[in-house]
This record gives sequence, structure tokens and C-alpha cells, in this order.
Amino acid sequence: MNVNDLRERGLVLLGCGKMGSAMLEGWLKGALEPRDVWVIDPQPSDWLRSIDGLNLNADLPERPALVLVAVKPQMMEDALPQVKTLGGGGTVFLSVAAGTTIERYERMLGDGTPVIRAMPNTPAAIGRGITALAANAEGAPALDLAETLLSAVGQTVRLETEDQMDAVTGVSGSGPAYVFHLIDCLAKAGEAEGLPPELAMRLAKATVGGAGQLAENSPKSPEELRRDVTSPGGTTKAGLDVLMDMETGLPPLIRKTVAAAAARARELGR
Ligand SMILES: NC(=O)C1=CN([C@@H]2O[C@H](COP(=O)(O)OP(=O)(O)OC[C@H]3O[C@@H](n4cnc5c(N)ncnc54)[C@H](OP(=O)(O)O)[C@@H]3O)[C@@H](O)[C@H]2O)C=CC1
Ligand SMILES: O=C(O)[C@@H]1CCC=N1
Repeated sequence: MNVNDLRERGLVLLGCGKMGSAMLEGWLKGALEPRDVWVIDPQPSDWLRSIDGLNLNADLPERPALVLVAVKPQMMEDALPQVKTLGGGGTVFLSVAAGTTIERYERMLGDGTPVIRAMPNTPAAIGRGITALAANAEGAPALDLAETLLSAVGQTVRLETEDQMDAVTGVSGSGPAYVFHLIDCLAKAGEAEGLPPELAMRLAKATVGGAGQLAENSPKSPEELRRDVTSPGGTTKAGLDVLMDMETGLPPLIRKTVAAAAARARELGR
């Protein structure tokens, strides 16, 4: 199966909120035309309504090549029956729902349904996401196509086992929220040190954005890059002594944060 199959047979997007829209926006930049896509969403956004040629809450094609499931896990029981008849064969189901396991889809859609489970993140909205993928045996032949689709919105990575998906969710799926919170905390701390709010926020955003890009592009490890900032007996060392405390600093806090997100993903999957 390849992108031509999507164009010939259609792609159905079940749920088109933040994540579905980020991905659709990426595909419409070149991989697909609006007429190739059927969107099912009870309250379509103004942006969706404005796309000429998009099949919005229209009758579905008989055998679409792929159904992308982008509803919240809690809505799954209500949403999935709308595409249940497409289970059991030629249509591939690609899910981005946190926690919802491949086995649960097989139970809901019937044995033999090709299922790919994926975990993207919201930097997809600017083509800078990363998506992890895992498939059942029937879905494995469609992994190349899923990667092609998802690489329109950033990097992709295949997991060795689906079991890794909840940890991935805790790290990169939810991760952007941790980083946005870090930006807020950094700006608030700057304000507390006497900076005007707008300046503090501008400094915080540029620092996190620039450091993230440097970490991604540099041949040096984050640890080396951190050392480059840290002059002996200087200001950074004073700050890091607080941040890197193994009992009260960031390491135990981030460990607990990621563990809580992964545990919630496992819970949602039940
Ligand atoms: N946001 C993120 O950072 C990430 C999200 N995900 C996963 O993506 C999925 C979607 O999350 P997100 O985009 O944030 O959530 P949103 O709430 O923004 O999007 C879900 C969409 O599904 C719609 N919907 C609700 N019920 C139905 C139904 N019965 N049939 C069809 N559509 C329905 C909602 O409509 P309405 O608003 O009217 O209820 C909404 O537009 C989740 O499973 C989440 O785990 C994965 C990775 C990252
Ligand atoms: O918060 C959530 O459940 C979703 C999954 C990963 C990011 N957002």
C-alpha cells in the first residue's frame, strides 16, 4: 500500500481536533488533496469548514485505504462504531490515541484488522513533531505508508515492541507540555528577579527554543553542551547546584512526571 492508494481509495480521519488538524495541515501541504480526505467530527472547526473540497461528515468511501483514529481514548467507545464496518480486512487503522492498545482495536474491529499504533506530538503543527510507531502482523506491511504520512509532520521512529508506547507517551507525546511549563517557570522566575513580564517571556522562549535546536543539531551531547555553558565557579554552576540536586531537583521530578504520564497511558488503555 502506498500514497497512491490513499488518493484512489481515500483516507478517513476519525476526530479532527488538535492532533488530527496538525496532521491534516501537514498532509495538505503536498502529500494529499482535500478531496482524498474524509473527516468525521461532530463539531468541525472553522478551519476545517474553510477547506475547499474536503469531505466533511460526508458518506464514507466503501473501502478507504486508511482510517486515522484521532479521538480521545475516553471517546473511543462512541466514536469507533462509525467505522466499525471497515474492520477485518483491506482498510488499515492508524491510531494516535494514548494508551489504547492494538489488542483493544482488534477486539473492537475484529481479528485480521491491520492496526498501527502511533504516538505523535504537537510540534507536528510546525513540521517538527516526532512520532513513534508499532503495528500488529497485519498492519506491518503498511508501516512504510504510515511513516510516509507521518513524516509530513516531522520525524518518525519504529518501536521494537508496542510495550514501549506508554513510556514514549510519557516522554515525547506529553513532553512538549513539560517544556512549555518550563518556559513559563523560567519567565516567572525572571519576573521575580525584577524583569518586565514581556522581556522575561521573550528571553525564556528564545532560550528554550535555541537550546532545543542546538541540542538537536550539535554533534555534542546535552551533557557536553551543558558543560559549555558552565564556567567554573560561575553563575550557571550556582543555578545547576539547585536544579541538579538528586533529592529535590529536576532529576527526581522529571522521573516522577514521566512515570505518572506513562501510568496514565496504561490506565487509559484498560
Ligand atoms: N494533543 C496531543 O499533544 C496529543 C494527542 N494524542 C492523542 O490524539 C488524540 C486526540 O487528541 P487531541 O487532538 O488533543 O484531542 P481533541 O479533543 O483536540 O480532538 C479530538 C476530536 O475528536 C472529536 N470527537 C469527539 N467525539 C467524536 C466522535 N464520536 N466521532 C468523531 N470525532 C469525535 C472531538 O470533537 P469535540 O471537540 O466536539 O468533542 C475533537 O475534535 C487522543 O487520543 C490523544 O491521546 C497523541 C499525541 C499527542
Ligand atoms: O494528554 C494526553 O493524554 C495526550 C497524549 C499525549 C499528549 N497528549
